[in-house]
Amino acid sequence: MGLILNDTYVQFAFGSLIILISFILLRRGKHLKLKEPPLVPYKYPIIGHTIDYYKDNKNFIKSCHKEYGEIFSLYVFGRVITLVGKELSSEVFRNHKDFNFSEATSENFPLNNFLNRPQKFFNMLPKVVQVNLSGGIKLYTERVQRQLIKSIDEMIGNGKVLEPPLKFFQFIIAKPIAATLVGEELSNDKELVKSFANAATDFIPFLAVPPVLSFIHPYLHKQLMIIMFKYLNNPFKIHRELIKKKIVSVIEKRLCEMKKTGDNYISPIDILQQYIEILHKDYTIDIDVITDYMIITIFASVHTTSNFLTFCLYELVNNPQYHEELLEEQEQLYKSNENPYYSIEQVAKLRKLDSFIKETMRVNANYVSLQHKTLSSYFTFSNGYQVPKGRIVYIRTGEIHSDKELQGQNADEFYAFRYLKKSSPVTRAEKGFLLFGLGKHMCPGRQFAINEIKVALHYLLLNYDIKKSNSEKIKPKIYGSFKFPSDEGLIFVKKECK
Ligand code: HEM
Repeated sequence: MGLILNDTYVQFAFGSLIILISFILLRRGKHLKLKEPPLVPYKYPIIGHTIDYYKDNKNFIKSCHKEYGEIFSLYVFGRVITLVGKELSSEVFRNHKDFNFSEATSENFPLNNFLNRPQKFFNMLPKVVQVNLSGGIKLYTERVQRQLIKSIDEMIGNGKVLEPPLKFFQFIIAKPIAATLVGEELSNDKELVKSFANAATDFIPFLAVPPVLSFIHPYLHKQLMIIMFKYLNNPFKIHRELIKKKIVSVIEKRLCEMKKTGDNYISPIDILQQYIEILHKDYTIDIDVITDYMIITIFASVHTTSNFLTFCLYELVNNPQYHEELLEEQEQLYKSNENPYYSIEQVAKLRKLDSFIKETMRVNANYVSLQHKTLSSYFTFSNGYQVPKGRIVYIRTGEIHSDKELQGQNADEFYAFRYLKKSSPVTRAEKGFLLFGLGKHMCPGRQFAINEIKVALHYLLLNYDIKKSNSEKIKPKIYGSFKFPSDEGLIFVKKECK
């Protein structure tokens, strides 16, 4: 009886709490009278546009755009979201004090809460990546090639069917990233590289929980994720502990050397050393803080890079008409090289490969992405429409990436050398290519990522005939507005030794 009573009380208290929170949150933002973008009408209260948005995102968004124009709002999973296209997207990127990407991302993926850190914990990362990783790319070029060759050899060797390929490419990409982040010695530790490869994807079960509570209020779903993360058995915690255990002795040894040798200390070249130098006080450091910086750097780098390397290989087997020309470019570089590894300038000469990667990214971008949270009390777009504080504004990336005015008449086709004549490398900031965002917060790791993808494709093209098992085009997996590489196997046949 006591138990039933307790249960009833708990349910009552929880229910009241939900109503109270929803009431408070719904009331907020109702004080301002704004000229909001048109809210597309919907049939079912509470559910709003959720089903249409997830069932056939591409066509649903297309039809809304056709009917309501450049800016409109939808009601999805309990909240109003606003979507902009090619005319207004640059206003979102340009006004970085009014809109913020990481604040919006943390609503669906609260990594800061998972790690128990304030949101501003992440502020240091972009500069470290910009200055030390992309800025210092020359220092890492040789190391990345050495480790990539080793990991390709380990994972594919004399030939193999990779199924699903992404799992293999996560490992292939994780090893050179580990060599760059924590040094080459640690990148030989298979256990550590495994954690680098899997730390981000092991979050997927948490992200895949249907956000049913969001129908009451998105805040409740976020809290549920945080509670699940904290109290459920969670592989991510195992990766974090392992990474911490592996780097702690290296950090202690380096701090001891730094103290002993003072100005004569020769700093090892890796990102771990940068974090040590920024964070240590009198040669002591909070190991948990540096572990979490390492974790967020891994999160930003490994999955994104391996995902697009996988997309590139699917586009390669889907478009065999480009094989010969691409291979020719790789062979030319290979034959002209007198050193064991290429310089960054030599890699930059792979212009056909660069264009191929950019085209792959163009056609495989999510339909809707780059969510930005409105930070100011409201924002007025140049066409007069206004959005209130807290509103998440999304960019219709797919539409921009297939816009005929921006991409040319054959925008619906895969044309590998689209960017060759335009002299428009994949890392360049431009309105019609948003894979890395735009403006102040544009991805600072893009030079590093593209260099790694390019070098990986170069070695794969030189050493393997890459095929698919049937003649059908392999399509990406689509969930709502997101595109993921297919799971279909790719066949790697080792070429005769040169
Ligand atoms: C193909 C691989 C990658 C893709 C597609 C990608 C994409 C993106 C995108 C779309 C953003 C948001 C930009 C915006 O707010 O406008 C971003 C931000 C960021 N990326 Fe990347 N990224 C990749 C690789 C990397 C790598 C290798 C690193 C290195 C650690 C990295 C570090 C970061 C950081 C630190 C930010 C936050 C920038 C800021 O808030 O100022 N990314 N990335």
